[in-house]
Amino acid sequence: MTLIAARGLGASYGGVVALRDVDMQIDAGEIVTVVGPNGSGKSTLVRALLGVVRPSAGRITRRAGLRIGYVPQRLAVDDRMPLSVARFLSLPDRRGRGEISAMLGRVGVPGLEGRQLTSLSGGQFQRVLLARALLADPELLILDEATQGLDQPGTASFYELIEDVRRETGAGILMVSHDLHVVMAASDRVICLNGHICCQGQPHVVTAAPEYRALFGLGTHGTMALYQHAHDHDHDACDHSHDPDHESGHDPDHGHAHREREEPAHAG
Ligand SMILES: Nc1ncnc2c1ncn2[C@@H]1O[C@H](COP(=O)(O)OP(=O)(O)OP(=O)(O)O)[C@@H](O)[C@H]1O
Repeated sequence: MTLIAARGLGASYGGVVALRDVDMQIDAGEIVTVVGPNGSGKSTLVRALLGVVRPSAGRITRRAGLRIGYVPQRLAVDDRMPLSVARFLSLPDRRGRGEISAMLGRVGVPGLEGRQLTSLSGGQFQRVLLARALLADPELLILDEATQGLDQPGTASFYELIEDVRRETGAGILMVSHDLHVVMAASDRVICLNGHICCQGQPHVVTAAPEYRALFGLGTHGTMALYQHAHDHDHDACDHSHDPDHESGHDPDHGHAHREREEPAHAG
């Protein structure tokens, strides 16, 4: 079941084109991750899906009544303003103590209710943000670089938590991330963005794509270790053409792409 879809999506800020011709969708129960260099339009895509940025072209369709939970990259909290975790989790919708305690336990930070938001560690804070998003019982959970600032174990356990959420709720999950090797392990599908969609598909297909390698190089050992050269995957997921008519994936001409992926020697 498709939760949200973008077709021919474009977005601009004044004269700056941030996104063009983006086709993508997220289905219930899948984890999709957007990767791309700085300024490649990842946050713009998220904001467009959330309805905060108006598309300059194309359209976004959401399932009727879709409940979206959002975990931002960061949240500026004024440290002169006292705000407890419990109070924060009751904004904007009032939540009962029991519900709040249960949710904090679920995201792995039980007992933080009375703590000041500004006193939390980075990892605790991100989990509280996740708790807040989950309290809305989302069908689609969107996380924009939610593990920024977390150490490696913190990042890994955060992603494990996301996987649990998907399993327990069946929600669709869209993540933006720079943690390439974790992304590759944790995602069902990866969208590689650079103003437009360079390629998308299963992680091992995307990591083998020349467009991905051109953007991220070959030195991401964790990522490349996950590259499996096998013919068990769907070759139609990646666009290897720079023909602007075909830059959003699903290029019907796969002969060229197939050859390139069949030669892992190119990986060096
Ligand atoms: N509010 C804004 N006003 C003007 N230009 C903007 C605005 N927000 C983003 N941009 C521009 O749009 C482009 C895409 O930015 P965006 O933040 O979506 O990229 P990103 O991939 O999320 O980057 P990063 O990885 O650095 O967070 C960039 O060229 C950026 O400078």
